[in-house]
Amino acid sequence: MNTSNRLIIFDTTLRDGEQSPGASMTREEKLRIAKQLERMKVDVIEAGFAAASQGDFESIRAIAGAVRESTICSLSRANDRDIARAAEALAPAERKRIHTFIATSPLHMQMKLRMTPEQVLTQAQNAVRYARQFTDDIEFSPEDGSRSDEDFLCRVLEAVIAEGATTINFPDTVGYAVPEIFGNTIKRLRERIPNSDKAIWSVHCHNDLGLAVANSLAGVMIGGARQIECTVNGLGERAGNTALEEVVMALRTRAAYYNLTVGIDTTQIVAASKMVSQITGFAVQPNKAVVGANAFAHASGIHQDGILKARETYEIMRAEDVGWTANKIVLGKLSGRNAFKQRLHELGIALESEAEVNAAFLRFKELADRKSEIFDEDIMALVSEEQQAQESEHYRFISLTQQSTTGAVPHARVEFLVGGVQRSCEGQGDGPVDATVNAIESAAASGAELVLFSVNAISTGTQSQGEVTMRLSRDGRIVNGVGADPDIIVASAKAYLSALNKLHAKDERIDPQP
Ligand SMILES: CC(=O)SCCNC(=O)CCNC(=O)[C@H](O)C(C)(C)COP(=O)(O)OP(=O)(O)OC[C@H]1O[C@@H](n2cnc3c(N)ncnc32)[C@H](O)[C@@H]1OP(=O)(O)O
Ligand SMILES: CC(C)C(=O)C(=O)O
Repeated sequence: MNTSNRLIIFDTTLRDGEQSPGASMTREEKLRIAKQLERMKVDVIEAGFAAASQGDFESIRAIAGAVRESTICSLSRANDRDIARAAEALAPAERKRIHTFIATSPLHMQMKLRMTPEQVLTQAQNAVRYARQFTDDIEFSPEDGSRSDEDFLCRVLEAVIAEGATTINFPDTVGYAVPEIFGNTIKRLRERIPNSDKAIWSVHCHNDLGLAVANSLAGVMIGGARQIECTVNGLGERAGNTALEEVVMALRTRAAYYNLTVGIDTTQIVAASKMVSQITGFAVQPNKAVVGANAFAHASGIHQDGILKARETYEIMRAEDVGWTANKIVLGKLSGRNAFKQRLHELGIALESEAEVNAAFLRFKELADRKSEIFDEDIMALVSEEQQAQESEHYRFISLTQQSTTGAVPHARVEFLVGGVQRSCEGQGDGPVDATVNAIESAAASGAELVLFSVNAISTGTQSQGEVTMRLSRDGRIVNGVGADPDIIVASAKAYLSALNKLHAKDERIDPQP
């Protein structure tokens, strides 16, 4: 099955990506990302781990009901309960895949699973056999594959293919692999396993040594894998996973060498990257390949001279091909609805209804009154704020007055709505943001701990909007709130209230009000 030159792109931003500490996403956020992945024409979306929580189950079910063009997948351990839960969550999907896994390395079997190799083999077979009752699209992963014994892998993988696994995913769970060894291991496994051609082989690499993309490509070129598992911005457990944008653009830019095709609409990459970054609060470093702000920027004279004469002198890809828009129309306070809608379209932002477009347009006009030029990042921030506001509006920012004078203790007064009732509160603190948060807490009394505070300028120049991420933790729950405004203290207040809204929404799900 590896003779085809079509490569399957399997995105696991919503599952492995969410395993990054602090990247937990709400159902609505996952749905927005899933729709963007569908627009980008990702072949398979791993939407979550249905047995992990009621919230994850509901997210997968919502995505399975809303996404039509991509296969929807849920991860499950190799046991009946997890598999049945995955099948139930995936039920509304047009195309569904159950991904079941069990560790095969001596270390994991002995120390973690406390099972003998024979027990693991039997459990893997049983899991695949059971999963086949629900769909004929079954993926199996031998977790910690790159540290597993090859003879044992041959036995397990041959057995699960015989039970009906249609994709064999070879994971480098701890990012230990190096390209040549990784690629050759997959090659040998495919040669040694008699029924290996009955499955599509896949790679799932982690970036602990910064080799995830290189290992994935070696798995494809040397090993003959035809599916790559990856995440937007390389989000994922520990140092992350193979970055979708990097692996896809490597295949495309060096097409003559790889001679493989992918179905991805690369012009949706930057929009996906910005959406994931905004929702998770994980900023993209400026020098990040493909999606970093500097990926197509040139500061030195010799380079600028070359670019002006012929772009190819210093650019191996075209910025437009990955979705960086060349701003031909400058949006500002005199722009109309049509130009605004066109820009939303270019940014891959599909608002559901005319009412949503109108609400976003109103916020755009408000912002344009305070800021002379509106950049794409501003629009993405305001649409994201609008969507967050619709998700839960228990707390809503109204206004802020803040005073800081050198040598004096900063003071803030914040007005906001709590369940529709206007509250006005004051606070002091070590700095203006601290004073603002203290003011809000004096009325909200959430008891949450602030575990991350980050500020990003979302466009260029001192008139840029500040985008603030506040991560709150309470009773083991972690949420991210994001707020944007040209005034970073206001952006901080909005981010804090947005995080409180998410905690409130989680409380409501557990203990709904009558
Ligand atoms: C490499 C990866 O990325 S794998 C995916 C990792 N992702 C996650 O773990 C996120 C979702 N996980 C969860 O929500 C929880 O861990 C759950 C719901 C799956 C399980 O929760 P709990 O029942 O409380 O178990 P807990 O997480 O403490 O321990 C895991 C158990 O599963 C067992 N287990 C681990 N992997 C597997 C597997 N692939 N198949 C079967 N059992 C497994 C462990 O041996 C352990 O069993 P034990 O309780 O008998 O010791
Ligand atoms: C479940 C498997 C594929 C995984 O995430 C890993 O091994 O890293």
